[in-house]
Amino acid sequence: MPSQQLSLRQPDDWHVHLRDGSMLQAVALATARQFARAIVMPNLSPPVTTAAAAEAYRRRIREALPDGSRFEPLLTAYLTDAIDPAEIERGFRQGAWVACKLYPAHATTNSAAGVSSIEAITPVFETLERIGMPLLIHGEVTSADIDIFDREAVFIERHLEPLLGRHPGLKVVLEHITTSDAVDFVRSGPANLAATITPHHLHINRNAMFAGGLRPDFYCLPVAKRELHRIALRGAATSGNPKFFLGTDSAPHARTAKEAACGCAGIFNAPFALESYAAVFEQENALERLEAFASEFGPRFYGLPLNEATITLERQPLEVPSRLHLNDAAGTAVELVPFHAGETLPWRLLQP
Ligand SMILES: NC(=O)N[C@@H](CC(=O)O)C(=O)O
Ligand SMILES: [Zn+2]
Ligand SMILES: [Zn+2]
Repeated sequence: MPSQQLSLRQPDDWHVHLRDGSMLQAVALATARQFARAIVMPNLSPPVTTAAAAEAYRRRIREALPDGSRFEPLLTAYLTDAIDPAEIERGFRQGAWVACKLYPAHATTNSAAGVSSIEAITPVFETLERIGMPLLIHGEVTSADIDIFDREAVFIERHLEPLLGRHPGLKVVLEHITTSDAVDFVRSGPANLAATITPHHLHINRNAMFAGGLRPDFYCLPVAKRELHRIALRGAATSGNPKFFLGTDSAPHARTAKEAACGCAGIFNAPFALESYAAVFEQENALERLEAFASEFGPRFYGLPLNEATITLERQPLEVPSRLHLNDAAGTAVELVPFHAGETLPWRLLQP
């Protein structure tokens, strides 16, 4: 039987962590071999809070890729309590960064310098609204009295809805949504509100973290939720609604940092991200909608041109290795566990 192929306009990743230093050198190509562009998260240490730091980071990303790579990193500004709206606007005008990232302080990895009071940085939102610069949000409250599985829904009610009420023209992406509450809120919201959806939240529910023992490789933030939420996310991603688009939230941590008494949050899905999404769209009988989700809705929301290049997926089993040893520039291997470790996926990306 001839193999089936699926050609798509080349996609972009609208939410990824490329890290820095040897981790950046180890993981950058995994993203650049599939995606033309990516929105690169600024939660480095120290975080990317100045246009100069963003330009320097862009150069380090380019240096981590082979000569001739056409991958385009789209950088983001990390909002702090003290960030100067004028610096944000200057960096936006000069092309240093394309969006701002809001981490509530202590919500996730490297967010200690994040925003402690959303209301207190109103001048930042006024600037973003005026210049048309998107605000990307890690939408979780951090109060200890709120159950970890409720943090996204409570954030929407307490912070996001009032924020949109105060700034109706603000372009907002609610990142890596994990609940039916988020799906409903984004779907019924204005056109300037969108959301990214990760492959892992389409594949796993919260049971994955506890299947036969504690499984740190399935721990990320926002944490995976109940099955009913996973089903809602699959419905949103495959619906053809342009408010929902691809953002992997690939968040590599060395294996030793995941498998620890206090393991880091984050799932490294970059190596087989497209194959992971393709499996979901096939299971939902929606392969014809994969291209719009992966390659059209994101650039349209950001006001960027669609990519001209195409990529091809082939319906051939892909065995995902249980471990990856990826080299940094010095040839030292970083050991990482990829999402779908040890599983077989139905589609594989053909290299051009
Ligand atoms: N998603 C995660 O679990 N972790 C991300 C941070 C984030 O996106 O919240 C990371 O930087 O490790
Ligand atoms: Zn996040
Ligand atoms: Zn992230």
